[in-house]
Amino acid sequence: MTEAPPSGEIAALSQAALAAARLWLVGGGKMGGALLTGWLDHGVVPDHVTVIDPALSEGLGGVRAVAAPSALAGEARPDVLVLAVKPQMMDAVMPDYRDLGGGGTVVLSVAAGRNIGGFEAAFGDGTPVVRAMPNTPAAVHRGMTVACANPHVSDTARTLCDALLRAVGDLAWVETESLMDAVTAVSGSGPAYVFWLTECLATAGVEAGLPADLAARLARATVSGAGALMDTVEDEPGVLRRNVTSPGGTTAAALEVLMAAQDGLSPLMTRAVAAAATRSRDLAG
Ligand SMILES: NC(=O)C1=CN([C@@H]2O[C@H](COP(=O)(O)OP(=O)(O)OC[C@H]3O[C@@H](n4cnc5c(N)ncnc54)[C@H](O)[C@@H]3O)[C@@H](O)[C@H]2O)C=CC1
Ligand SMILES: O=C(O)[C@@H]1CCC=N1
Repeated sequence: MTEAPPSGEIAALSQAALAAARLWLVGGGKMGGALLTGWLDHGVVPDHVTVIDPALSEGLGGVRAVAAPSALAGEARPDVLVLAVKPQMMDAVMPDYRDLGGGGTVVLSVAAGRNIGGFEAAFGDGTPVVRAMPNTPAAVHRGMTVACANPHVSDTARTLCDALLRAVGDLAWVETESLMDAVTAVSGSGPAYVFWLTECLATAGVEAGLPADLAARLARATVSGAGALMDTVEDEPGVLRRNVTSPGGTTAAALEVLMAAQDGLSPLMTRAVAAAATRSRDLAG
């Protein structure tokens, strides 16, 4: 095993990789757009990026957009082909990019469910593939991404993908691809659960007698404030929860409901995450 370079050196390598990277982004929707914002903020050169999306006619974030890959005929192949279309679109989209397979271009997918074997089959033997699962807080550089690479991804390609994904937040690599379904269910979809919690808290506030606008404001500020606290201090979430919970007080009364063994939040969350993971496996195609 070679000795790892010092962290400053890694940062310099990443920065150089981002500045040199040539990217095609297929799908400039919510996730693709969030990734693009992060990349441009972290040193990717706008002229080095092309977005391919039939819904975009005027470019995206100062980057050129084309409706279809036919507009790119004769152009140099990108270092990374980022696939950010809906999983159900993937089979229709991949054949248009088949020529980029076989090496030289890394296929980086953020699609839920779609597995590495499917990309290898579509792009051909030897194609470097990274399957990643980001989440929408990437739009404000607070994303959590988990990624898994096939053996054809070189160290250089991995450094570039690492830098691209880290540009929008935190990143973890896993070696076991089957973990990606549970990852998708926890962090990929997870922001939606938190937003729903916020909506439910506001509704409950109205039921408890608050005006709707005040209830919505309290719920939003409470969830984002709790998130910021969790992010700032080192205490585990359980410690932070206990810090709010006075013995015999109001929080304890609420937690007794939320922690009920049969119909409390924990079994409900377990079922929700299991449903999302099952759906991720179903989307494999
Ligand atoms: N939204 C989220 O929270 C997350 C989404 N993802 C994944 O990201 C992918 C995209 O999801 P969203 O951005 O939410 O969807 P979206 O609907 O916002 O974006 C998809 C984009 O693909 C474009 N598109 C459709 N057909 C195309 C084609 N033939 N060629 C190029 N572009 C085409 C659409 O015009 C649209 O702009 C999905 O595979 C999803 O699983 C992953 C993590 C989180
Ligand atoms: O709902 C979905 O399928 C995508 C993947 C994770 C978040 N959104």
